[in-house]
Amino acid sequence: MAAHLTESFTNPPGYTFPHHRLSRVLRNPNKTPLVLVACGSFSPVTYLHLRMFEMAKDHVRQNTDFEIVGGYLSPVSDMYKKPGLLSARHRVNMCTMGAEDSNTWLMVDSWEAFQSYQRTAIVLDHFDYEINTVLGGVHTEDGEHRNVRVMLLAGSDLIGTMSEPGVWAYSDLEHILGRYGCFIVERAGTAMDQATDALARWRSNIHLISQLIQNDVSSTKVRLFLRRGLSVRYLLPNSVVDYIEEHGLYQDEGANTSAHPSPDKGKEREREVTASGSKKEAVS
Ligand SMILES: Nc1ncnc2c1ncn2[C@@H]1O[C@H](COP(=O)(O)OP(=O)(O)OP(=O)(O)O)[C@@H](O)[C@H]1O
Ligand SMILES: NC(=O)c1ccc[n+]([C@@H]2O[C@H](COP(=O)(O)O)[C@@H](O)[C@H]2O)c1
Repeated sequence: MAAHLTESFTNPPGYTFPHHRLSRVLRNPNKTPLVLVACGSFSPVTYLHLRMFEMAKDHVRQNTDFEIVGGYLSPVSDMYKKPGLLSARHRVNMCTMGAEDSNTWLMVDSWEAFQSYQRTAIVLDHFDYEINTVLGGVHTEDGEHRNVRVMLLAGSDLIGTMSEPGVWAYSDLEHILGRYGCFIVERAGTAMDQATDALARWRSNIHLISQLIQNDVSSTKVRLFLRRGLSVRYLLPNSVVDYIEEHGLYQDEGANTSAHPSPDKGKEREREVTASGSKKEAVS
C-alpha cells in the first residue's frame, strides 16, 4: 500500500484518539475489519448523519466481505469557514451527544475539528495511523493480527463535488478512492450515476448505497427552521435539540459561527458548490 501523505500528524493540545467503542476482536476471521469515517460540518448533526452509518452497516453485511469494527464522525475545522458553521466546540459536543446517546458503535474524533483545516486525504491517513500504527490494528479470536481498512462514508453530493474542478486535488482523490475507498449514500437531488461516472477508474473501491426510505433532512434546513422559530424535534436526537435550546444556537444567520472568516480552500469550495446549485437548499 502507498505511504501516508504526511509522516507526522500534529495533534491539538490535550488530544487523545477515542477508541472506547472500537471492537478489537474480529468475529469472522474470513472478513476484513473496517472502520467508517464520515467527514463533514455536522452543524448540527442530524438523524440522517447517524442513519448513514446504519445504512452502511446493513449494506456492508449484505454485500461485502468487510466486518465493521467501528464508526467515526469527524467534524471539520472552524477554518473551513463554511456559512452556518458553528464553532467546533459546539459541533463536537452535539456530535458526541447524538452519537453516544443513540448507539453502541459510533465515536466522535475531534482531531480535525480543533486545529487548522485538514484535507480529507490527511484525515483518513490520521485514522489509519491511529488505528493501525498506534493501536496495532485488531486481532481474530485466535489471536491473529489484522490491519483495519479505513474508508470514507459520505453522501452522494460530496462524491459529486469530486468531479467538480478545483475542489479536490487529483492526488488526493487517488489517495482517498484508490488507497482507502468509500461508501456513498444516495442523496435526493444528486444523481448517483452522474456523481460516480467521472470517478470510474476507482469504481471497485466505491460502494453505492441506495436510501430505501428517503430522508432529505439537511443541516441547512435545520438551521433555517431554528432561525424561524420552528421545531426541529425528531429531526435530530433529543439531547442535541435540548443543547441547541439551552445555548440559544442558530438564532441568527451568521451568529454563533466560527469567527474571523478568511479566504481559504473550504470557502472557495463552498462558493463553487453553491454556484453549481448542488448544495444550497431552500425552505419555502
Ligand atoms: N440527506 C442526506 N442524504 C445523504 N447524505 C447526506 C445527507 N445529509 C448529509 N449527508 C452527508 O453527510 C455528510 C456530512 O455532511 P454535512 O455535515 O456537510 O451535512 P449537510 O446536512 O449536507 O450540511 P449543510 O446542510 O450544512 O451543507 C456528507 O457526506 C453529506 O453528503
Ligand atoms: N479537498 C478536500 O479534501 C475536500 C474538498 C471538499 C470537501 N472536503 C470535506 O468534505 C466534508 C464535507 O464538506 P461539506 O460540508 O462542505 O459538504 C468536509 O469534511 C470537508 O473537509 C474535503
